[in-house]
Amino acid sequence: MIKLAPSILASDFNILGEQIRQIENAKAEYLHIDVMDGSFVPSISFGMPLIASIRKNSKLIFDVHLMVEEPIRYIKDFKEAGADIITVHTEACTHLHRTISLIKENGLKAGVALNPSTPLNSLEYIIRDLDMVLIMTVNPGFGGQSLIPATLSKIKDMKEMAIRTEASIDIEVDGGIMISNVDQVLQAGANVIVSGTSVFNGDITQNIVEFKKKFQQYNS
Ligand SMILES: O=C(CO)[C@@H](O)[C@H](O)COP(=O)(O)O
Repeated sequence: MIKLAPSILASDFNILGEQIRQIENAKAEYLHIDVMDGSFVPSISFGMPLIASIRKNSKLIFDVHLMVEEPIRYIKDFKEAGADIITVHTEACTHLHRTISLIKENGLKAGVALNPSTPLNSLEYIIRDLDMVLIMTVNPGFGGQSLIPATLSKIKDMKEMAIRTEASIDIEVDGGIMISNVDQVLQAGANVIVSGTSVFNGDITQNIVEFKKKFQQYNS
């Protein structure tokens, strides 16, 4: 099943609670939460206190994307704040296997994200331990960028790798995804679609309806 993960990086923080309610009512599957540390990526976004606060009023699956150096230091904190899925960057982890093991020991689903230039073979020995791989379709750090076309063949290669290794994983894609290009990532093999700008700009409910219409043919 194809899942939509609206990224709150593009939300209006002044009315964040209300916008999350709209997302929940429109039946998006995940809430994508981008945590940025100002070191692994240039920007700083938000952290555990915000997640703990929105957790109180939402039953959505919290899909937390840590753009943070050595995220192993914070896994327990993000679990306590309310994360359901934690995705870490392979480029940010000295000990990726240990980091993934810690996420799983905390009872959470574990994902690994790859920057656009990072090859898939960095996953070869860990793929069977993962619930999700996040293929970044832009360089992480900012919303509102354009999808990098070369990442489409990477998604295809990722799908082939998952089949070859018999790994039962979700393939999430993130960055520059909108109604007009979502078919391309779905055809390439993605099944979890992150979108910020294209969900939050304009009518959130209607935007989610449009994404879901696109998903229908891939769900049947
Ligand atoms: O992780 C990131 C950016 O680093 C993304 O989650 C963006 O927030 C997606 O936003 P759009 O490209 O859809 O505006």
